[in-house]
Amino acid sequence: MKIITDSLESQLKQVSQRTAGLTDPKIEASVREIIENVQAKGDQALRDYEKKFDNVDLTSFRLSDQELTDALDSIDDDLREALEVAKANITSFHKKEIEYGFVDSEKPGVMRGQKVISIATVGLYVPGGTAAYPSSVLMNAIPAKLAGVNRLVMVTPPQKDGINKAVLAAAKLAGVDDVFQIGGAQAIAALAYGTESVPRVDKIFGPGNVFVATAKKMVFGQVAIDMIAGPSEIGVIADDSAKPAQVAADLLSQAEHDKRSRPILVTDSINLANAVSDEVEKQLQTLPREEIARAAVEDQGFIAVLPKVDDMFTLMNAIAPEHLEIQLPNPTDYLAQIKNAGSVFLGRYASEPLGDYVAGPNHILPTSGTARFSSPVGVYDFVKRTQFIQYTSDALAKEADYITKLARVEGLEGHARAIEAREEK
Ligand SMILES: NC(=O)c1ccc[n+]([C@@H]2O[C@H](COP(=O)([O-])OP(=O)(O)OC[C@H]3O[C@@H](n4cnc5c(N)ncnc54)[C@H](O)[C@@H]3O)[C@@H](O)[C@H]2O)c1
Ligand SMILES: N[C@H](CO)Cc1c[nH]c[nH+]1
Ligand SMILES: [Zn+2]
Repeated sequence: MKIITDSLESQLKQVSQRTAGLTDPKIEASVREIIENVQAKGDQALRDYEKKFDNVDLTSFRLSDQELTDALDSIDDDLREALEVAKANITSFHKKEIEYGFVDSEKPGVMRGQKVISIATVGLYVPGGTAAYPSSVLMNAIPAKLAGVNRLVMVTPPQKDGINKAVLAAAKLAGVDDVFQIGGAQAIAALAYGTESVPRVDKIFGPGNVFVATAKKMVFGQVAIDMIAGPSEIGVIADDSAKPAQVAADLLSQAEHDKRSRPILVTDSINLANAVSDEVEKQLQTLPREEIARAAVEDQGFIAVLPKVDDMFTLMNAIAPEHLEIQLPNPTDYLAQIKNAGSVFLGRYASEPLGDYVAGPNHILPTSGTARFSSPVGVYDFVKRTQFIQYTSDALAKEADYITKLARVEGLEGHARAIEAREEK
């Protein structure tokens, strides 16, 4: 792994030069055409695209409830138990995120408040192929259900030998209402505009390839979207007290997701840097997804050596990694120094995959530096808020002059008159 010993200033400059671009005019043009065709021709366009891109002839898109039940019954007991444990922990964590709104009636004659309303219909994209993660189905569906979403519609590309059973089992366990076998940009268009078979949703969640991500960007406005998820990232801050084999294993756990994943170690110890670099090479040689992980390590990965602890945090905050492990003695002491990270893993035993599967906090997290301004997926993403106001005649009379004053300053006589129409004569 590349070891960088440059000054903090030079490393910060390198961070700010990295960009996470997602624009390819050719892909944009073909995605635009797919969206327009789905809008115009509905189910027929979905059938045509599924034949073209996935080589599957579909007569219907929706899986029956029996097919989901059969999938759940078909998985082995150990997998069922693991999914159940994950579900219980995700549920107990996300219950704490539920918002109830508030009523404020502190001022006489005035009632004001905020009401939290669940989004009615939500779409969930689950990628096809090897990136079909049952754990991600739980991470989206459980907060949606806790938020009170009425209808949760999952879409996933059809597969020649059937859709991944564990994904369908997770969907059933988490209470997904409908599963449609459609993928790519056409699935996103169907969710955004609706077709004869697929209901139009209010918000679309879930990762996917560049066609899916581009389509999500294009339908934003017609519907809401969760985020544009980039490749997985892990940042580790560690000193000499960390075990090189554990640090290397954690870096590789995210490197194996994608050739563009970013494994990063920041340390104050050149000894640890060298030992981790050696360990990464050793462990890569026996990793089944070696090719993917090696590309990520070699192209995106690096080890930064900075002598001061404060500088290590300054650099990591600038990187704003999706996952951040603190492998220093007394790791909780450093929570206050962390400004930008999707999810933080404190101490030796909080290895990143713990959070991917069973700890309970969400594993759908901001990537590509967006932890500077966004948060993990949570119950709050499946709700919206509205406000309410009620005044008595006396309470309005007390503030009427302020309203008419402000209205007339803004040149809005109609506003002022609406208030004056309430004056008791
Ligand atoms: N960030 C995360 O949490 C996370 C998690 C899982 C997966 N992912 C990402 O999801 C992606 C999965 O990609 P995938 O391709 O395996 O599955 P996918 O479901 O995203 O895309 C498959 C679909 O792409 C469409 N498609 C394929 N070629 C096309 C073409 N030439 N023109 C138009 N459409 C075309 C097809 O309709 C196909 O069904 C990966 O990039 C992976 O990194 C990210
Ligand atoms: N680490 C991924 C998010 O970056 C989530 C995941 C799913 N399965 C395993 N890992
Ligand atoms: Zn992972």
